Amino acid sequence: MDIMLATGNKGKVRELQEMLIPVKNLGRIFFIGDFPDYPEVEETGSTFRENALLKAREAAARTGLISLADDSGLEVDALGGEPGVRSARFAGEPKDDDRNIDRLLNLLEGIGTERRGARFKCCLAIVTPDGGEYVTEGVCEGRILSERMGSGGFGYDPVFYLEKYKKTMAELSFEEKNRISHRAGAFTKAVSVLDHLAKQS
Ligand SMILES: O=c1nc[nH]c2c1ncn2[C@H]1C[C@H](O)[C@@H](COP(=O)(O)OP(=O)(O)OP(=O)(O)O)O1
Ligand SMILES: [Mg+2]
Repeated sequence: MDIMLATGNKGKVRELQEMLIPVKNLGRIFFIGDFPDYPEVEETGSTFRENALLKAREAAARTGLISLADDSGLEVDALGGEPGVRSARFAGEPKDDDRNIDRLLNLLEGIGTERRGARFKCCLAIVTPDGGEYVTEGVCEGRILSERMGSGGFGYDPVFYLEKYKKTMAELSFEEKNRISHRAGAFTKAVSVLDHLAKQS
């Protein structure tokens, strides 16, 4: 079974590619770059779930392949759950991880440790060309530091601290992040869907 990875985010591509390795009966993985003029799908949904579905539906319709899309982001308690679905463009256009972190740290300036709770959420949508739709979710709890630590990962990883590991997400190894992240949580639940689809094809 071939699959289309419907994300323009290189960090996600790397992680999802790694998670797909153990999936049985997987054929070729296609990427947005394999399709000239692939559009950036507007994320008009108000939830991760809606946006993941928008991206996966567009990919399945364009490519005729079983398509996997990821919509994810950061919810910060002290900001009432912001940036949430707006995480990628928190500091405006064009989307920029470094400016997003700067904005987040500025907004949280002066806020104490106990009020810096946050979580990463990931919604994975799998859409088949004949209209089958499957969605899974994963969550990872942590808190926002007041400065960056570590150079791994992408996005908000350098400021997202995991109490259990006493490290930021950016200080974990690639393998560790891929075992414990919100994306890993959502992907683990999607494996049975992928197995099921592979058997059908
Ligand atoms: O593991 C993660 N570690 C750190 N930050 C993360 C992670 N996962 C999502 N994030 C942040 C990055 C971005 O600010 C937003 C995702 O936005 P989101 O629209 O889903 O992705 P995107 O626009 O980069 O690529 P695409 O829509 O093509 O999949 O949440
Ligand atoms: Mg996006």
